[in-house]
Amino acid sequence: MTPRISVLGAGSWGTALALLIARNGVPTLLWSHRREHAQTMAAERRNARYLPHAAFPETLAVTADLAEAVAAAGDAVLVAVPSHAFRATLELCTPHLQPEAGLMWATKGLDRTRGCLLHETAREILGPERELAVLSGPTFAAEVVAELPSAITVGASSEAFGAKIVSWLHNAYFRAYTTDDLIGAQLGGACKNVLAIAAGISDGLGFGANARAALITRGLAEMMRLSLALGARTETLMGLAGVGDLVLTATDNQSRNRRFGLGVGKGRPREEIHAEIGQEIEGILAARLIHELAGRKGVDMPITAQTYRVLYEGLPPEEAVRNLLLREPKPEWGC
Ligand SMILES: NC(=O)C1=CN([C@@H]2O[C@H](COP(=O)(O)OP(=O)(O)OC[C@H]3O[C@@H](n4cnc5c(N)ncnc54)[C@H](OP(=O)(O)O)[C@@H]3O)[C@@H](O)[C@H]2O)C=CC1
Ligand SMILES: O=C(CO)COP(=O)(O)O
Repeated sequence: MTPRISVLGAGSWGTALALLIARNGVPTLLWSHRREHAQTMAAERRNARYLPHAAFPETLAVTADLAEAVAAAGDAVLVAVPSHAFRATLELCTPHLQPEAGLMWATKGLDRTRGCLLHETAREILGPERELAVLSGPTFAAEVVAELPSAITVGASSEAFGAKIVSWLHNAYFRAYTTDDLIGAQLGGACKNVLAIAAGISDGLGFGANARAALITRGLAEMMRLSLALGARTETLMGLAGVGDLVLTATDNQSRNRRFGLGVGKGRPREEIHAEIGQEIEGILAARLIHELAGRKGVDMPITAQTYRVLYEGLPPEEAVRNLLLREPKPEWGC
């Protein structure tokens, strides 16, 4: 089997996407950075650590060799590592990429080193010609693997590349929409993780449904302010990658970011919450990077700022909420 697509990162989302594409009949190769994990997956034909109930189809192969995975991918490489590993993974990939292979990523976050968006990192490392695309939207891995209905936004550098990606992803339970707004698709996915932590904190403190709805709505307002300042379009943030993913992760306890916030709001030790979740919590790094980016761009993001202060400066969550509520009254829109 000659793989057409290689998925880099064998956590819950990389494995779920590899399964989706392979189940659609596209030969796919899944790379894990840990040799032992790759060997176990290859032997058991499933990813016991992250998605134990999903058997791998014949169209899905596994490797621990990054050069092999990248060189083998005739159509595209799909990066699904956490954002802190995105730049390093791309740098390792570059020498092995086939000339016509496009680069997709499903990572939600910013570049830890430069604080920039991931398409800027990809352009810097891969040059101006390479086809790029980001997958973003309300998609819990476990539900996609269980073949429950889901929809996603594909932000692609060209219509042709977007259409190819849709042909790999789309099926009766997974609907893929395209856009050329990579900035909006990425910022929706990065900002909502911070806002999901904030919503979790509010619920952990015992605040009610009113507070959660206010946080989601005003969180959307600040997500949109930042995104528009960086060149995104309103409709992207009003779509799956913005409001869709924000509602999903701020309200459902499958979200690791929300669960982390719940623990913080209840005053539990951070290490204990981390250990219990045992997976990536992207909103922690994103809270710092988005707070700094908003500062550089002069964009007001009060919920992100207070979440940053709770996570990085030891501000008690109750005080963060008071700070938000006691801000000067202002019109709902336009300031
Ligand atoms: N899970 C989901 O439902 C969704 C996740 N996402 C996004 O997908 C991205 C990946 O998250 P997700 O799969 O959920 O996270 P998980 O915590 O489930 O898995 C992360 C994976 O990345 C691996 N990893 C860690 N560091 C590196 C590295 N330096 N190089 C290569 N691999 C590394 C981990 O390996 P190890 O096992 O050794 O720790 C693990 O396999 C995140 O940006 C997330 O926001 C987007 C949509 C849905
Ligand atoms: O991005 C996700 C769903 O769209 C996953 O959210 P969490 O990382 O908060 O679990």
